[in-house]
Amino acid sequence: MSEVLDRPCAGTVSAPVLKPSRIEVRDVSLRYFTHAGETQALERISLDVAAGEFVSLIGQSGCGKSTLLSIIAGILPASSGTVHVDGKPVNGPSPRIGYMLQQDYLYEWRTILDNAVLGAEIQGLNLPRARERAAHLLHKCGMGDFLHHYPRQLSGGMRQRVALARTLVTNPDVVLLDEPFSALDSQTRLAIADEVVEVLRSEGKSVVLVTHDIGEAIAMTDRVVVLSRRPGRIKSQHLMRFAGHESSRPSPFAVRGLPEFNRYFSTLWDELDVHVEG
Ligand SMILES: Nc1ncnc2c1ncn2[C@@H]1O[C@H](COP(=O)(O)OP(=O)(O)OP(=O)(O)O)[C@@H](O)[C@H]1O
Repeated sequence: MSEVLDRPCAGTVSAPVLKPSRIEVRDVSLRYFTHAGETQALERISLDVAAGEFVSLIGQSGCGKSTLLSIIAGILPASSGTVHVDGKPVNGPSPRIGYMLQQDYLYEWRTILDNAVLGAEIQGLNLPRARERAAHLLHKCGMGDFLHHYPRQLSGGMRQRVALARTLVTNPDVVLLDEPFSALDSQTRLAIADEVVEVLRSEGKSVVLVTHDIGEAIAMTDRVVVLSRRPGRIKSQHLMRFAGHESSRPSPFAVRGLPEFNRYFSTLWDELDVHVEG
């Protein structure tokens, strides 16, 4: 297994630290073939994510963020290149990898607890133990009072909390989040970001978050990876470091009040090179 060299970048000045790598993406390219022709979505992406590290992927619409996440998830085979998790090749969906999307895909006829346990049920895990873990996760996600409610009785933010518990019920080492909050209003987004980060950090997960929201990337993750326009290549990577918070990371909400937040925001905005048509 290779290692992630946590080297200073984007103006940070810490000494390099070697951390074991959990996700290893090597030279991944992807071409879509449709009746309309060929689309080179990704070109030679290499990326490492350490155990317990939170990484975000940002880039302009259509640059291949979701494509890359689907390849890491084992849902979409790369045209070339490899993905390994904990040294084992990813050749298809795996219980080691949890995947959470913008839509919660809760079953309306199942209770919250029955929804949260679904992944474990599909994988044929020990059901009483899975129900215990699902209930524990739902409590952690602030949904302890709603175990026997139905999805229609919940707000959008509550539904996403249930979706998170369902993603974690099989105890994956890697959690992939594809714009999980984009359907929520901005206040709920801020509140849920704190809770989600706390749950995922306490569970020691390695996380890759796809988002369009630069602030969310800075606030929630340790490293922001910027993809170029299509075909997506890694344009730059930025470690999020906050003076006076070297030993433990402040909550996403607190990060937004720190002086570095605005600095990182303007660096990343420039990197994205967004042109608004006028
Ligand atoms: N199933 C598919 N068949 C053909 N082309 C596809 C398919 N899925 C995505 N693409 C194309 O591949 C490119 C990358 O798409 P992808 O959805 O990964 O980008 P993205 O960065 O996640 O976009 P967004 O930010 O808008 O969600 C786009 O040009 C898209 O049109």
